[in-house]
Amino acid sequence: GAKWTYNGPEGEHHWSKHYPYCGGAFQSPIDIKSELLRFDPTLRPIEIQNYNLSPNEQLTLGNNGHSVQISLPSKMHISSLPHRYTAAQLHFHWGSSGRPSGSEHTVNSKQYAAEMHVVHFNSDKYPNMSMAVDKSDGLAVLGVLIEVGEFNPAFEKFLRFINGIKYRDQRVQVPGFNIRALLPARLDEYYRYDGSLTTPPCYPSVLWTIFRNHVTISRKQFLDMATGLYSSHAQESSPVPLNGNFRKPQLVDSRVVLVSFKE
Ligand SMILES: NS(=O)(=O)c1c(F)c(F)c(S(=O)(=O)CCO)c(N[C@H]2CCc3ccccc32)c1F
Ligand SMILES: [Zn+2]
Repeated sequence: GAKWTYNGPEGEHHWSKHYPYCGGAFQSPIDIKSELLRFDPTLRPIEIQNYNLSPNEQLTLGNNGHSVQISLPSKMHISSLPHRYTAAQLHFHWGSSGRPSGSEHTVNSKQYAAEMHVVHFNSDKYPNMSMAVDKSDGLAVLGVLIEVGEFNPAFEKFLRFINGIKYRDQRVQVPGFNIRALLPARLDEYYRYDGSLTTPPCYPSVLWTIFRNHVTISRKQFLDMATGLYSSHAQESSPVPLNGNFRKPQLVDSRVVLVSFKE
């Protein structure tokens, strides 16, 4: 599709010119405000399968110009939703060294340093991501809010390779590791709402699960991600830093945000 960016003439306020859904309803991210929340006792703890990958497995770590992503094997899936949602990839959104707040979802207007998304598609109904990506029950994304604080050894499993993907379309193979370790301890406390992809084409096809508890990475780990990457190709004369890759919060309209916890 047409190229898009997070700032400037192809920035988010212009996305809807080429991607009409971006100007539509049910958009993500949102500001998760206390007054929107409704406790739903039917929301079960998230159950994931095969997230603990062996180091003998190779994962592809790549810079796709919009984010750093890790491709995930299709044995990984969410088993606690009405359909099986099979993992496709995970990626991140972050701020910049000058502005260390770059999460997409905010909580009572608090923006976190970064956010991780683990993207899954409904493999009961669709054969792959491409067929699922524009269907209302197509995707389920697990969101993890990230703060700067304690060093996080799980993040180091891929961050130590990040200087191999400085430029757009660069990819490296990294040994598998326990993807569960990237998630917060409690998978039973989360926000749930119907939304969209947060990048073009912005299809309203995502069942969002944002965990209540954040994880931490060290300042150095944050800077590795926020200052080490470019959205331009290696051979381009003027490198374009890749940072601030987050969409602003969108209108909630009449949507309700469900929560799996009481207080
Ligand atoms: N925040 S988000 O979860 O909405 C989201 C992104 F923010 C994002 F950047 C990407 S991407 O693939 O890295 C680049 C643009 O598609 C995807 N990728 C998805 C969308 C389309 C697609 C197709 C195959 C595999 C992954 C994806 C994404 F789902
Ligand atoms: Zn994302």
